[in-house]
Amino acid sequence: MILRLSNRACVLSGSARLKSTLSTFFDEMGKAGIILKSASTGIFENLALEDWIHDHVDLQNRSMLLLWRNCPVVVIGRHQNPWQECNLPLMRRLGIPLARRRSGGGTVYHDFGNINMTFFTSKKKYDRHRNLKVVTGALKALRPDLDVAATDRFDILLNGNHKISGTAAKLGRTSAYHHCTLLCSVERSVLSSVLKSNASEVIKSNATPSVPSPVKNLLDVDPTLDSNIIMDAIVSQYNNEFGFDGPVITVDPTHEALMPGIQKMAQDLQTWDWIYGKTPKFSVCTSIVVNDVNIKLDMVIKNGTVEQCAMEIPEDWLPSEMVNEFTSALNGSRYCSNEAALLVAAFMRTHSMTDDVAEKIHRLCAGVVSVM
Ligand SMILES: Nc1ncnc2c1ncn2[C@@H]1O[C@H](COP(=O)(O)OC(=O)CCCC[C@@H]2CCSS2)[C@@H](O)[C@H]1O
Repeated sequence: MILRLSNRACVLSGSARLKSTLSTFFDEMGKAGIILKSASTGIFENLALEDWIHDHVDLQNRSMLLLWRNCPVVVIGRHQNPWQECNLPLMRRLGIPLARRRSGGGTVYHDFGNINMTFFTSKKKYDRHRNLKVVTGALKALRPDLDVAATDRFDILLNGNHKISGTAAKLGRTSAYHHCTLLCSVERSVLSSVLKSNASEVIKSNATPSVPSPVKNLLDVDPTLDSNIIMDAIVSQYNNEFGFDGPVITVDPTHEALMPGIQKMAQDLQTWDWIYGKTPKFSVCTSIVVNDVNIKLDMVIKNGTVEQCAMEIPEDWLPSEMVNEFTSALNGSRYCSNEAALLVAAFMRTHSMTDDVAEKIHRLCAGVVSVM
């Protein structure tokens, strides 16, 4: 199964004949500590790799570190509301996808200038302080003058005031993982603009809120660093801290034969029902001004779907019968701009109305869609 083994690195690849899955391969290796690097930059493949390892690898007698990077993406926590956390219309324009991870915590932006690390252990050995010590120790080993320290909430701060790393975790019955980011050279203007919600003021919910902080890239303070040097330093520090001596194994998370079931795991993470539908119930309460008329809009959204919708519209502006039909058409639909647009198009086709009324319905819809 090992295709290439050079010094301290090896690559697991699909073209080799497989005798075992990744978990039995690790059992045969017999190492207490294993370091993996993902060959993918796709968020859904990488989150699926985490899930697969968590569910299938024996972590009772072994610890693992997975290093990975992604193309631009916004990653929300398990119990968050994406409409409250990020600017979805802007992300659609920029072609930046949204992912929901299985761990809790807040929303972060990833691109190739951000390193992710996942520390897998048994639940007993789960120790976020020690893992973050690996990261700060690696940075200090590279540049002794860097002022980097972990906080009580498991962020890592640079110079005591700028966040360079955020943490989240998933604790299973017997195994656990702690994953964290490290800002090396991300596009900071993109990070701040996509993490600014266009709808947070009109949403009420009990979803986990993010804790925004000023952020900095490590390369802004030391341009001689780069992500590969930093990843190498983290590998050495992990081996030193835990007394391991494993090579770095590159693994391709699309490799179904090596990790049976992993493709389904990646597909599940990409469904609308997981990304948006898992949002805790919330309400939207806003006013839209159309032709100087103030329209009050109230919606309750459950499982990402409009459960209740009410509009207060003056009778002389739009007949209440039309308003009722329009709001009932929205009921039961996904809280999603594409679906709302399709729904309005169908509504227009199936209801006869004057041009004036059609224009008003269009504007009403634009107002509703602007908060989606
Ligand atoms: N990439 C990255 N790294 C560090 N901090 C970030 C990043 N992106 C945004 N932020 C800042 O953190 C807050 C949110 O902080 P908050 O503390 O609310 O959330 C987190 O830190 C979650 C970290 C999740 C790590 C996982 C590891 C693998 S998949 S994602 C945000 O508003 C920004 O100010």
